[in-house]
Amino acid sequence: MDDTLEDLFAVIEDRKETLPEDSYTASLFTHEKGENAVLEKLGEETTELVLAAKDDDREEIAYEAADIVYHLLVLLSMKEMDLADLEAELESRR
Ligand SMILES: N=c1c2ncn([C@@H]3O[C@H](COP(=O)(O)OP(=O)(O)OP(=O)(O)O)[C@@H](O)[C@H]3O)c2ncn1[C@@H]1O[C@H](COP(=O)(O)O)[C@@H](O)[C@H]1O
Repeated sequence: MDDTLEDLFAVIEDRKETLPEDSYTASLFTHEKGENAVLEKLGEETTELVLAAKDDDREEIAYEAADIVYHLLVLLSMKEMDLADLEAELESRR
């Protein structure tokens, strides 16, 4: 799981750097309202996760959780943060 998150974050950082035209991630970094789009997605997906949990729909829970994690990592990158910031906060709570 660690590797998966690190690999995904590395791809996001690469898209931010290279801005390929066909990349959804790159579009979030280049669009004027990209940050708003990410925040809206996080809100929507959280609601969808809550509904999936209420329905005990494990497949949908995993799907929405993955959407949330992806957009969360994009947000961290937009704020010039990375996984180490998240890990440091989690570690401080142990
Ligand atoms: N993990 C993701 C990922 N999760 C979601 N999305 C995109 O986020 C957008 C919004 O997701 P939603 O599920 O909310 O959209 P939706 O299909 O309309 O669903 P609903 O809102 O209707 O439920 C869609 O265009 C998805 O394709 C993602 N786009 C990219 N990635 C990762 O980022 C990598 C780079 O992708 P590109 O930047 O597109 O090259 C990919 O290889 C993936 O690993």
